[in-house]
Amino acid sequence: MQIRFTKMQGAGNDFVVLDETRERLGLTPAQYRFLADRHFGVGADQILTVRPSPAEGIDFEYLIHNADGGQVQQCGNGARCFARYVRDKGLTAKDRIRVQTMAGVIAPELTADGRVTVDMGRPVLDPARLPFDTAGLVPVPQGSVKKWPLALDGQAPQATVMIVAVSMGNPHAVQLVDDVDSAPVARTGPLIEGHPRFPQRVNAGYLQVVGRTEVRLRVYERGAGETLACGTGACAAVVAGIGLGLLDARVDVHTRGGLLTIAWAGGLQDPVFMTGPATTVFEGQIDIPETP
Ligand SMILES: N[C@@H](CCC[C@H](N)C(=O)O)C(=O)O
Repeated sequence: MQIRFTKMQGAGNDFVVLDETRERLGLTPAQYRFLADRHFGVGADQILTVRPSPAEGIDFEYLIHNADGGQVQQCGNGARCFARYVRDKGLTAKDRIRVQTMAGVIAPELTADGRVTVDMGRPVLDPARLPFDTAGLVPVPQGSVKKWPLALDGQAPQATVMIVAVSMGNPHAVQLVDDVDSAPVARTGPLIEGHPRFPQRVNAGYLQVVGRTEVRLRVYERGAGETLACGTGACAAVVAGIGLGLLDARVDVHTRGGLLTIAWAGGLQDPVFMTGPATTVFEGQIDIPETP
């Protein structure tokens, strides 16, 4: 089967975007994996699929598949690229759209400076909702959040890490580190991602606080490995940092792929806003084997 695609990136988190507004492509998990493969396919951290409005008051439906072929609830950098895509393709004339995801409705808005701001909805700090199994764990309260000890299969000093569990629709385990450059992301990222206390796996964030309005962040993503940036990871990290009492309400997040700005008023009823770039890289068509 031959399909058309658009390659996009937001702060270096890269995507293959597919248009299913007219007809369904019916791709299998193996075919999503093929598209994401950097050697045999197009190459991407996630595949984003654009579908027509599923309900009144909603403009589009947005599907997200990780590079491993699994479908997931939310993708922040993808949401910005999604908004840029539907405008550039003439699928809408609106600057602000409402998009249905597996995790709820989000609202991206194209801004005059060429960036995109997304209302990512409310964060959730209840571990059960990630889900995160805390049975038998003793948390350490700090500010308005709890740090949870997570035992890893490794040697000291990294045998146990303290994490803040945050859902932005998708699950995040955020830990504070002194220096993101020397953080053991490649070693502990997979251990946290697949930790048995996270039955649906988890995205592992490594947060370095530079000042009250500036942080550095690396994220080992569920289903994709370390990416150059993770939008929901940036939201979760700032929610954790504000909850811990370390950050102000508007924070610049420096990732390896670029700058994201996150704003959160600090209440569990308050939505998190993310602002950042969204860029088209190239367009193409590719033959997808029936059984890659
Ligand atoms: N890159 C994303 C997150 C994509 C999904 C994530 N890997 C998960 O499995 O939850 C972002 O920008 O938020």
